[in-house]
Amino acid sequence: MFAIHIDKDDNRLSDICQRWQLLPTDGADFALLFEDDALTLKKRDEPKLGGISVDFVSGAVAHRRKFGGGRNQAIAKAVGLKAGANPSVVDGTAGLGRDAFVLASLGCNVLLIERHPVVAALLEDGLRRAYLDAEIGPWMQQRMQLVHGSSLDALDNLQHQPDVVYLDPMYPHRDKSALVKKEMRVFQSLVGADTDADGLLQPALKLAQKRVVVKRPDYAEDLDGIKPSTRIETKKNRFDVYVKAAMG
Ligand SMILES: C[S@@+](CC[C@H](N)C(=O)[O-])C[C@H]1O[C@@H](n2cnc3c(N)ncnc32)[C@H](O)[C@@H]1O
Repeated sequence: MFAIHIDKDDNRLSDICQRWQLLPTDGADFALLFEDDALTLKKRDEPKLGGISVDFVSGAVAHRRKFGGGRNQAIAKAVGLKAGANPSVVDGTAGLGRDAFVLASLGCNVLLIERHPVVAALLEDGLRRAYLDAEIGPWMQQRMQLVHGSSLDALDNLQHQPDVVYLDPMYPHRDKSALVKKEMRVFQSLVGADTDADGLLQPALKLAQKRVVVKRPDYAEDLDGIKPSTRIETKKNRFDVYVKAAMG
């Protein structure tokens, strides 16, 4: 069980601990609290880093939805979005759901799989608020669903085969200080490096009907040492695309 500091008088937080099997612990490294109805994570020994919550309705991801370049974005090309083609996606490393949200806002149905209970709790809370929003709620309810579990097992046990499996495991960061945004530092210290990520490629390749897309920092080696069919480069990242079949 993951230890978390909460205000035990707040029933919403006690319920969240029960639901996600978190262990309420005074003085734990991380705290969960509600800020403006948003479940928020804080690193207690670094209060200046600010909190993390998932907000699809306003803020950075909402801005990107409106002004972020739509289907011309590298991630959209990598996944194979074309006029009239909205591939179904399993995001096997959901994190804070940002990439999944970009794809869903462009029309894809996305199943998000996240194994870390605190990240899953933040994500579910972000989805809860987004589902209630008058503008994005209706299509969010249809297109974004969360599953809690490890993709190392879940990819083998899914009932449906998506067109695309998308993977963005946490890569050990070279730069610990200035360049990593404050918010990302809290997230990284919670989740750590996903050192077992190589094991995701084969189940992903088995499950996807059309392709597997792996997001990597530009300096990272190929996932599981396997060379992709093609790469789409951005400023700091690249999308490695393993093609199984044409998008059609
Ligand atoms: C770099 S983050 C993903 C960020 C995400 N693409 C976004 O846009 O917000 C990686 C996430 O994958 C999760 N993860 C890593 N391995 C996993 C696995 N085998 N099953 C499920 N989740 C996993 C980690 O807990 C972490 O939250």
